[in-house]
Amino acid sequence: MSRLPRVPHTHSDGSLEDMQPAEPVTLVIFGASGDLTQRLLLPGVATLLEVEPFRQVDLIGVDREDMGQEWAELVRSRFEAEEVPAETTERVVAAARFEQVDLLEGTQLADFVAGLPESAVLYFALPPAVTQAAIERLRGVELPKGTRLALEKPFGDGVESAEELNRLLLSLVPENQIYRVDHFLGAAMLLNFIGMRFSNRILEKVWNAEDIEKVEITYDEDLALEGRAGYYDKAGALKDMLQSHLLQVLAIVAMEPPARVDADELRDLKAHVLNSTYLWGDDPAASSRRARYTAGTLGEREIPDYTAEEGVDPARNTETLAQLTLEVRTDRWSGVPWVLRSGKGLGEKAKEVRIFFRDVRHLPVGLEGEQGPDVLVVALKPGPVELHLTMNATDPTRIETKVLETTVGDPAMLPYGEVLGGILDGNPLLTVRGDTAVQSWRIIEQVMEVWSAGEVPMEEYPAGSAGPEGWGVDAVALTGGR
Ligand SMILES: O=C1O[C@H](COP(=O)(O)O)[C@@H](O)[C@H](O)[C@H]1O
Repeated sequence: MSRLPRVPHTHSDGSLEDMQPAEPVTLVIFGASGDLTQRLLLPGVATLLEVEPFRQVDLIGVDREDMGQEWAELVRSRFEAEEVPAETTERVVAAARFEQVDLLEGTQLADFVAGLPESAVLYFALPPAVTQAAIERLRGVELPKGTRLALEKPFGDGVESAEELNRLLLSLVPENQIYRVDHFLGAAMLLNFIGMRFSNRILEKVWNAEDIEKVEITYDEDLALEGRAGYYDKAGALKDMLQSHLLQVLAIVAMEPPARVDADELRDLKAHVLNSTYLWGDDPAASSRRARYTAGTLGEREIPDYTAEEGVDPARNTETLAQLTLEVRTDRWSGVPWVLRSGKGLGEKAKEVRIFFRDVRHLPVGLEGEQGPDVLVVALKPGPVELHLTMNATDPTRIETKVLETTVGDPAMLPYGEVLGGILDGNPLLTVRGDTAVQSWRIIEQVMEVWSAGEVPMEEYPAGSAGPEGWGVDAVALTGGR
């Protein structure tokens, strides 16, 4: 497997930083016993250190319950599962320590933070309400110099709360020490896509409304709730996937050409896209659809009706599948529908960006058969980026559809490892800036309102099926746009 390089910072004079081995960093994980830590964070750290063993990371696990030696054992087991060489594993395990702290009790958090070294990363792997309450307790606490804060989604639950959370965070540390984590920005996804698009004149010249008819960004999962009701039943597909990950993907696909690959440049360009993104026809009801899975079979597994899943409160009326049609109102994109869709419990995984090109203006007389659209498909998944380009060819005058396929890159790290690598280096490139988090809520907020008011029906689909009938861009009422 090839090694994914650390992404250098660009100095203000345009020069790139020297890529020296990283400084030792203390990474504090609040929520050490939690699902996120076990399933995603520690495996991410493990793959980061497997690829970049020169890093020195002191892992401090923090939890309300005493984990004692269990923390070091948990770290060891996750490193072993990722096949990190024993020497690196032993070094990290030897440096790992656990602290029992109740973040919301008295001055425990303040006392703990005061004893940390400079530039420690405080990673809040906690439910949003606990993260918010803990951060409020840091108000007025003198944080060691350079302390960095890493937060999981959801970042707030609407424009107002996201703005409020931004203000709170900025009262503690500057924006470049705040990392809003979105693992879809793992370098392989972000950088390979940007590399492909901007290093090929053949693509960049047709990347606009003149040549592109529609774009679909889909993340259909064959997983169901998988015991995550505590979080998911309050979020639902719209907030869990579209507000965060898929809008970030849209921002990357639609962005203007960057002059350089660095955090400020790319984050400015993503902000430009999201500031220009609106619901199709400014109609929250017509531009959105929602559905929920009923009992069905996923592979070998019998899946109950979503409302009968453990921990689900049917009164919340949570959707497990959401679709939005958006318009990016810029000179490049006006008039092109962007359909974002994500759901759980679906029979087939479809995790991709699908870009449909317009038909040629004139098909030479004498060619026979149906001309299909050229479609570029970029897979959205960890591992090498897969590209498929569907094109028309003829044999000799009969039109046939052909698919060109290739893969790009071979990242050795899990997306969480890539994002964490940036955070440990103090490079915010692969995280979300405060203003774009707010814009992402602005884009969906009216949809949340009409859904709460019951103006959009909750459709149903059996788990394991392809979803409700008639979804997709062709089913969207595309009269309008702006
Ligand atoms: O953040 C989340 O992402 C996952 C999908 O990402 P993957 O990399 O695990 O495929 C999604 O299942 C989960 O509900 C969501 O919270």
